[in-house]
Formats: sequence, C-alpha cells, structure tokens
Amino acid sequence: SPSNTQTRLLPPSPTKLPIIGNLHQLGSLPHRSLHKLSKKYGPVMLLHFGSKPVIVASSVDAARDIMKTLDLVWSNRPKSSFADGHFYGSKDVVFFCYVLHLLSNKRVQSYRHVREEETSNMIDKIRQHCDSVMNLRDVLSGMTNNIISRVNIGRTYNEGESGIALKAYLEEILLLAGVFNIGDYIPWLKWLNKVNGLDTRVKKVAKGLDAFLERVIEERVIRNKNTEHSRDEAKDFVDVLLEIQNGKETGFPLQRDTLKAILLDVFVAGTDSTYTVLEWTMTELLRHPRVMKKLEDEVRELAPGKTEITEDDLRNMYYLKAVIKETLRLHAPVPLRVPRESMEEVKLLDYHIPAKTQGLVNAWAMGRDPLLWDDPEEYRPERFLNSDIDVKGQNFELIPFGAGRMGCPGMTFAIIINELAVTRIVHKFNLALPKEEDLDMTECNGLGVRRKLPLLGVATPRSS
Ligand code: HEM
Repeated sequence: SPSNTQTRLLPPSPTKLPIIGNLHQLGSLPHRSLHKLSKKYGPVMLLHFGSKPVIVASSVDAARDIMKTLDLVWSNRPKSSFADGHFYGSKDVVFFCYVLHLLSNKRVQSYRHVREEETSNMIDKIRQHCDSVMNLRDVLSGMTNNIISRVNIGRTYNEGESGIALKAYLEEILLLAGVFNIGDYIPWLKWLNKVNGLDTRVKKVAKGLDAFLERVIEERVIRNKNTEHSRDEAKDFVDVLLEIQNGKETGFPLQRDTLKAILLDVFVAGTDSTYTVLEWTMTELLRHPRVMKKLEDEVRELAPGKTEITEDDLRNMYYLKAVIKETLRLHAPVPLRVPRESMEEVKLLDYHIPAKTQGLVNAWAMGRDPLLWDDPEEYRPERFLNSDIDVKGQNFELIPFGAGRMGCPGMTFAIIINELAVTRIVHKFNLALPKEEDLDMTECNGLGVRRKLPLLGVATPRSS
C-alpha cells in the first residue's frame, strides 16, 4: 500500500543534483570517492547515477547479503549499451556455467606447461635487459597476455599480422570499456555518444574483433576435421567450446555468439586484472625491502639449488601467498566488482531496496577498514601468516575476486600466474628502482585500477 511504501526505510543518500544525480561526486577514482562518502553516510548508501538508483555497500554484512545470502536476487546484469549493442548481448547464467567449465581446477592445472613456458620467456626477456632501466609493466603484461591468449585461442598475443590487429582491438576495447557511457545513466543524452565519436569507435572495434574471432573459429573447425586431438593434450578454449557447441559434452548446442562472447570475455576480464596485480606486487616489494628479503629467503629455503622454480615448489611458500593476499587487500584491481542489479524488491540489512537498483560492493573500502584490519594502510603480509582469511569469497573483508555464484571464475588461474611469476623473478634477479626514482603510487581508473605510471626497475642477475 502507498503508506507502506512511505514508511519503508531507504538507505541514507548524499544530496543529488537534478539530471546527473550523484555522478559529480564520483571523481576519477570512484572507489576512493565512494569510500569517503561511506564514512559520512554509512556502510549502505543510496546514490543516483543519472536516473539510475545505485546502492553502495562497504561493510562485511552488507557485502555478504548481496553476494551470498541474496545473490540470486542480485544476479541481473544492468543493461549496457556497450555490451548489448555490440558485444553479443548481456551475459546470463548459462554463459557463466560455460566459463566455469572452462576454468575448472582440473583444466587450469592442464595449462601448467603454458604458464611455465611463458614465465621462462619473461625471465629471458628480463635477462636481456639486465643492468638497464626496464619497463616492468610491458614485461609483465606481455607474459600475462601470452598465457591468456594461448589458453584461450591457442596462440600468443601479437603473433603475426592478425595478432597485431588483435592486440590493437583489445587495447581499444579495454579503453572503451572504461569510458563512462553517459547514455547508460541519462538515456536522453545517448545522442552525445554519436557526436563525441564513441559510437563509431565501439562499432569499428566490435566489427574488427568479430571478424578476428570468426576467423579463429573457422580455422579451428577446418583443422579439427583433419586431425584428431589426443585425449591428454590440453585443449584451448576454442576447442573445448567447439565440442560443447556440437553438443558433445552437454547434449545441447552453444550459440555461435555466446562462444565468441566467452572468448572475448576471457581476454577482457583475464589479462589486465592479472598483470595489474603483478605490477602492484612488484611495486610493493620494491617499496618494502624487508618484505622482498623475507620472500627471497623463503624461495631460497624451499627451492634450494634449483635452477628453475616450478609450480610444485609454490605449494609450501606461505610467505609468498601472504604477499599476494596483502597486495590484493590494498590493490584490488576491480574494487567495485562488476555491477549487478536487483531483480525484485529486496531488504538489505534494515533497508528497503527497490527492484532494478544497481548494487556495488566496495572491496577497496573494506580492505582498508580500520575496524577490520590493524594498521590497514601498512603493507604487512605477516598479517596473513597465522590467519585463515583467504581471497576465495568466504571472508567478506577480503573479496578482490568477488564472491558467490557470480564471483571471478578465473581466480585460481590468476593466483597461480601471479605466484609463479613473482617467485621466478625474485629467484633470478635483484630488483631495484632506477636511480633517484621516487615511486609514484598514483592510481588510474580504466577497466581496472592500476598504477598511473608504468613500473620501471633495474634487474641484476642473482648469483646462484
Ligand atoms: C588477479 C586477477 C583477477 C582479479 C582480481 C579478478 C577479479 C574479478 C572480479 C572482482 C570479478 C567480478 C566478480 C563479481 O561480480 O562478483 C571478475 C569477473 C570475471 N573474471 Fe576475473 N579477475 C582476475 C583474473 C581473471 C582471469 C585470469 C580470468 C580468466 C582467465 C578471469 C575471468 C573472469 C570472468 C570471465 C569474469 C566474469 C566477467 C563478467 O561478468 O562478464 N578473471 N573477476
């Protein structure tokens, strides 16, 4: 009844402006601006991005409600003209089932040789540039992109002419995905995207990528007709998805557009996030020689006399695991997770949340909450040594990969890449900042939050 609606308690809201709502309060780093606002308005706030209601949760209880207890209600993806108009439509639950299938633990293990080869190639690259200033971001992103690309489509990123085109398309798509699309929040201003060239750029890159993915799939269909895969051979995602498409594994066919959407999503969701964490980890190690030394000691102690660290060696490296967790606590590359929308009216703590409200969870704010962490601004991996807190979505104070049904399906894969790459670098080289370099920690926001400036470093070979 109307009187009921009036007495329902909505979350506190910062004052909004006509038309734009609270958009002016987001700034260039929304996770930080929303953290500041939450200190004033509390752990559940209602904002308006243009005409769209958005709640922002910054407490463990609210995050648990959205991502676990009520995750079915919050499982809708808000409509986005970018994805819906040009990139094979919105993703549904079926889409997620396929991605989970691709990134199962068993399958992730089967790509061990790819990770070990590509991290070895990275070590060779660093060796070639020893004693001179090196752009570590280029080295780390090159390795990550190659791993994801080999696993996804069976060839390295940037290979041959079409690979160079793929690199350019993906760079553009990552850039466009981070651009604020005014039409999604103030629909009557959609026309602006035509004037400012955004629509044209999106259409161009969507067309190029679609042609590229079609070519990859067609080549594979022809190759597979002529050769039979051995059972043990690690198949890339194109092969696995083509088998599903034929109904071989699931008994029902997979639409071609869904297949292409999955390949694209793995590129977009998997590459930048993974190397961003690697770059932040190396940054924090360079800023904290004490932590770097402890990690070196662990590597030396647990892999004595080894010429090359393998994935088996990582199992007992507890300090390494603490280093990665501590980086993810302070530098979650997707700090507000991927937006979801409530499918129906729902209660969140004591508040009433109307249907079709977007729900953001500020993992960055929770990672720095002094009520949850001692000295939260300090980079101190030791806090995880005698602690059960993990990043796997059970401990809501640390959710860099999200949680629940819609949590990141690539978590295990990303963690192994990070652990192996960091250990191999530390095992082989002493790293230092270029002379007089003052480590700038400024963030910038695109699809994910990364260092504004690429990390530069000087490597010298470590005597064995
Ligand atoms: C350290 C690296 C990574 C981080 C921090 C990360 C984090 C996340 C987060 C926070 C989400 C959203 C979860 C939610 O909405 O609750 C997500 C979604 C996803 N991630 Fe990751 N991720 C990483 C690496 C990867 C990798 C390596 C892959 C694939 C190989 C991957 C594939 C995906 C996919 C397919 C989605 C779903 C995207 C969508 O909703 O369209 N991620 N990831």
